[in-house]
Amino acid sequence: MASRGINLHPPGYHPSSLTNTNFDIIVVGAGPVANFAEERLSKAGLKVASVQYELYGGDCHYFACVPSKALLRPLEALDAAKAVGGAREAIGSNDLDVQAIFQRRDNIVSTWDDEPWIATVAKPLGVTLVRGFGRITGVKSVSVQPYGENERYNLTANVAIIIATGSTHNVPPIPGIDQLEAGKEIWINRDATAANYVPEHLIIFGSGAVGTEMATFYSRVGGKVTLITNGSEILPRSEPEAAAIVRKSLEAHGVDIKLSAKATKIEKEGPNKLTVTMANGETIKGSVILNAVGRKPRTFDFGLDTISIQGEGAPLKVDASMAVPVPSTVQGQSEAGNWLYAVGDVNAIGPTTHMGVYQCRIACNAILSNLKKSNPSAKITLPRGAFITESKEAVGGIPQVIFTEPSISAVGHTLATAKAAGLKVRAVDCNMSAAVPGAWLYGDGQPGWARWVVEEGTEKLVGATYCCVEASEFVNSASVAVRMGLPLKELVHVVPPFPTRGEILRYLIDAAGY
Ligand SMILES: Cc1cc2nc3c(=O)[nH]c(=O)nc-3n(C[C@H](O)[C@H](O)[C@H](O)COP(=O)(O)OP(=O)(O)OC[C@H]3O[C@@H](n4cnc5c(N)ncnc54)[C@H](O)[C@@H]3O)c2cc1C
Ligand SMILES: NC(=O)c1ccc[n+]([C@@H]2O[C@H](COP(=O)([O-])OP(=O)(O)OC[C@H]3O[C@@H](n4cnc5c(N)ncnc54)[C@H](O)[C@@H]3O)[C@@H](O)[C@H]2O)c1
Repeated sequence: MASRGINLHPPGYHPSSLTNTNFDIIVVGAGPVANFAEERLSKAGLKVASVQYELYGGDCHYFACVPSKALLRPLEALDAAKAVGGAREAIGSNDLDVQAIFQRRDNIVSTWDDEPWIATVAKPLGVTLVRGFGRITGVKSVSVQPYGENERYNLTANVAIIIATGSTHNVPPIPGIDQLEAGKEIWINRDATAANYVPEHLIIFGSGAVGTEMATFYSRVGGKVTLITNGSEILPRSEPEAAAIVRKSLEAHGVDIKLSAKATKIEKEGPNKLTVTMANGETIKGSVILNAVGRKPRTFDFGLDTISIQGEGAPLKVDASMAVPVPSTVQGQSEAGNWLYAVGDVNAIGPTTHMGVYQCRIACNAILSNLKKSNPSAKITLPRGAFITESKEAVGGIPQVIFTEPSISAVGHTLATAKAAGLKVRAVDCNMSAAVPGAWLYGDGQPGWARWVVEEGTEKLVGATYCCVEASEFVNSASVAVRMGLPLKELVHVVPPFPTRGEILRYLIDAAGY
């Protein structure tokens, strides 16, 4: 991150400054998921240490969810105003001010200074921040190695260790990729979300959430964008009809999308003069490549072998309480029971912030309940919901919003995943723009498509996808229905007010024949 002068390892919070190295809880990694644990467990009365290698707040806060949505929100706001006569005239022909967008994003991430976040989260909670790379060194013990130093400092936990080290980007094995200058010629999510300029021609590998969201932003602020994906459609985990709407919108904004494509070689003719050769012989000349082909958990060089856990670099396997089963051979009788937990991207179960936080709530409940059971006189305050110590598997896919234009929100099964899971289902589709008065009052020419996946026989809702402007606002009610296994005969009695876009529910009920 040198190109923007971002210091990932600011000074302070050095382990040598600790007067006591024994804590009740040690959380390794301090992203949004860990921050939740810090709050819940310290409020319950436990002494918590937070071991963080880079900026306190994690990738989500500085290089992923937060800055990417900060970049995308102005596009949505401008489009919303332009879709409404009266507001449209106030804007005239004015377009996005990209420098102002970058400035707003910089403010939102406190220009990558983590002191404000430390002052908001860690300090008021009394959490001890320890800056450095954490490794497991044995049962209930962690070493911390400050950045750029060799010495390791040992910390011990009385109750539990929570691993929340997140994930990092994959690198596709394309010849020539290692010759590119990191941060200037080859970007990862950190560069794309922290950039303060628009590349002349951005070539994106991968059309998942990162690739499509960044294609949306950079194409709208004056960049030429090519999106290369090995899939037959973009956004392979979404309903293909919704993905196709987003693809057409990207194409309408000038993005050149190569489906079922494979880059076989990258050559450099000079600084930021890159040529990508495709398997079909086509060549694409660009200035920057964004690598967005998925992520892997950060379990490398993590000391898991010290507790006989195999699979360095792989997702950590957890049980329903988010506990990592530690072989009984490594823990003495006195240490029997769960003490190691893994939450968030590091277990790869649902690599999004909200799923990580959900998992963390369960893990904290399990830690607190087990502690109270094993030591009834422990001076802790159990939250009311501490008895909820087991997570429930997502029905089909996890709830997620892809912040493209239009955006896609979804929960549960797609038609394809439901069929692959052996469910007998039918799709109920609705064209929102044509049907729902709330949609045409909201703005002119609003795209909108929705699908419910309904199980035949039980008539339960097992999946829902919405593709429209601000689709994010629709998914939560569908999440409740899918989670609770609500049948359509009950959903008939859920009445969305007129004239809201939320009335899509009523029109889907109609389309389902109810
Ligand atoms: C561009 C982009 C946009 C995204 N947008 C969204 C979105 O809109 N909504 C959403 O829900 N999800 C989004 N995600 C996914 C989301 O960022 C992750 O699911 C989330 O960050 C996971 O949180 P976490 O706390 O598990 O890990 P992280 O946020 O990755 O934090 C983990 C921290 O642990 C630290 N660490 C790692 N190893 C060690 C170690 N050994 N010792 C000490 N510290 C260590 C790292 O420095 C890191 O800061 C996005 C991802 C990307 C890449
Ligand atoms: N709004 C959100 O919730 C949000 C936003 C961004 C990222 N995320 C999360 O971050 C994670 C990473 O996202 P991502 O988009 O990097 O990964 P992803 O796994 O979602 O998508 C990767 C894409 O790369 C393609 N691909 C793989 N190898 C390729 C190759 N060699 N050449 C071309 N294409 C290739 C795949 O077909 C797929 O389209 C995901 O878990 C995602 O859910 C979430």
